[in-house]
Amino acid sequence: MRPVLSVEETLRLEDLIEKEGTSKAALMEYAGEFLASVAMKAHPHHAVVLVGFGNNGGDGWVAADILSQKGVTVDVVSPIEPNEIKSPIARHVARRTAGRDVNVVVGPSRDELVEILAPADIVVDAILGTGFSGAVRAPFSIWIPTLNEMDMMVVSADVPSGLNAETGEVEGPCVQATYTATMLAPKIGLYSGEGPEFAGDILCGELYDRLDEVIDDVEHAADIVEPADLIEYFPELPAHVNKYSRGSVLVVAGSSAYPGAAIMAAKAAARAGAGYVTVATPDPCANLIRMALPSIPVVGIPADTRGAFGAAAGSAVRVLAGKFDCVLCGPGMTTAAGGMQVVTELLKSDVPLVLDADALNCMSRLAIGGIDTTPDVYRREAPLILTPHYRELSRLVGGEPVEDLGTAIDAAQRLLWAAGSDNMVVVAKGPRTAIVGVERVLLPKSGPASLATAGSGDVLAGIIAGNVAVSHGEVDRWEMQCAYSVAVHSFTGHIAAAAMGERSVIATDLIDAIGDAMGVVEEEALKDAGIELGA
Ligand SMILES: NC(=O)C1=CN([C@@H]2O[C@H](COP(=O)(O)OP(=O)(O)OC[C@H]3O[C@@H](n4cnc5c(N)ncnc54)[C@H](OP(=O)(O)O)[C@@H]3O)[C@@H](O)[C@H]2O)[C@@H](O)CC1
Ligand SMILES: Nc1ncnc2c1ncn2[C@@H]1O[C@H](COP(=O)(O)OP(=O)(O)O)[C@@H](O)[C@H]1O
Ligand SMILES: [K+]
Repeated sequence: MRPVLSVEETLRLEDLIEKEGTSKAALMEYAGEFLASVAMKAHPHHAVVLVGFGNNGGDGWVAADILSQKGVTVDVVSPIEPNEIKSPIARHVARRTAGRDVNVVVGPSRDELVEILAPADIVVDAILGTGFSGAVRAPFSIWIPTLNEMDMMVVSADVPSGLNAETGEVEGPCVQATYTATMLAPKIGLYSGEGPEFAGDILCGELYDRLDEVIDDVEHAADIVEPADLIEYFPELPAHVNKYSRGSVLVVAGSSAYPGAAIMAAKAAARAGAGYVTVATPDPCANLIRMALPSIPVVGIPADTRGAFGAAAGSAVRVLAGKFDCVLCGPGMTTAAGGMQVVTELLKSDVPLVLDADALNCMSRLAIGGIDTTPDVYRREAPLILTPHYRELSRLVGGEPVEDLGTAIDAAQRLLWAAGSDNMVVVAKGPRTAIVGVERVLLPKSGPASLATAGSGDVLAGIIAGNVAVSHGEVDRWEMQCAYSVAVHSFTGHIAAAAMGERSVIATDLIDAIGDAMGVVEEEALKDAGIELGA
């Protein structure tokens, strides 16, 4: 697991490290060394280092000095003279570097900057870091577009300049980095909002040799799930299993309008490894689903006049639910009155429950006014996994905007805290999906944009339900099992894109790739853990 920090958490960590005897000035030296080492990977002959007014600039001044000592021709471009820099530690390293073998240019015009950049084979961007917010002001508002237009190899210090390290927002120009050399721990803004578009490859410099001992003394905005972390979470398939002991899933889904959602979710649960999957669906679409899924039993449930769950559906579904290891409810169900009753009844049951799609929309209707006014809606003894995309999540918290990873994590945490339940997990789905539990936020591997296709969420919900059923109710493992499921779903996106072309992927392609995707996740995990396949 690799921690990701907010700006405040980073500042707290710096203070802690200082208390342990390593000053911020020393950290700046290490940050500069790391930055130079990343730049050196490109074997440059000529580097331009763009520095700002603050400590991010300080990192750049140190890197410039080190690069020149390694024989690289270095130009440092600064908005002010080293003596005028306000931060004492940045001023110190700037004056030191300026007295050495680098060429310092202060306040160039746009044309002069173009001339300075043109002969360089790498640019170090140390203009703005965690102290930046808002829209970039002059002269950087001129420097940054000039740099981006020249399409050069760029290493950004800590974060690309112009990116808000906390939110991932970009309000004006922002450096398009090839690499981001981030210090101590990646900042959450690199993964949120527009962060992924600007950061390039993210490399982290630990800077402090006892980082492992102190990093858990500050909170983590999130933890990146690395391949080896998943090693204990592969669904097992011992020789003595039978179809029931492999895990059973009831998929409560579909309507005459949306039978496909039930088909995809059920098939995905079976492909993910559940031994016995059953669909409970409104009577009028039961036959169609039976024809599409010959290997899966389909139970017809009383319907309303529009082919959605009817008035008697709630009690019928609840009786059925007790027989399964996991119930997935929601895909294609609509939010008609019968569906609302189904959700209400399932919440009262003691079976692990995954709520997706329309079941979540039913939840937001049940908790009118948002979670704060009716937190009891979410309270239940048995575990609850919610899988909302941003719009569904926004509805669940009463309409507050959810637009990026940061706001999604905040909204998911509000749901958890208001519900006050320690057996709830929110899988906040988006371009970067976060798994938000009571004690931690996990960032599993993210998939390609080809996952943004109708029905893709139904497939993920099926994969999650399949894995929950196979795990037989070990609640403390569920967050990681959701992380495993999201990783599998991400790889289905890659595999399907390779087979069909990234623009042509449809949700049913993802289902066919689940088996191979589980194989890839396992292979990567073993490789990351240093375990040789076949050994
Ligand atoms: N974390 C760590 O352990 C370590 C951190 N270190 C490094 O320190 C960095 C943080 O340094 P920092 O706090 O000095 O802030 P930084 O990013 O240089 O920006 C401040 C400057 O930006 C300016 N500015 C602000 N908004 C602006 C705007 N809209 N448009 C234009 N300008 C704007 C602001 O101007 P002011 O508002 O004061 O006029 C001020 O001058 C961090 O990212 C990392 O690289 C390492 O050295 C050591 C280990
Ligand atoms: N741009 C993207 N990059 C990667 N994954 C994405 C992107 N957009 C959406 N996804 C993923 O695709 C899935 C879409 O789910 P959802 O919106 O519920 O689809 P549906 O309701 O049509 O089934 C989620 O798992 C989400 O994380
Ligand atoms: K920067």
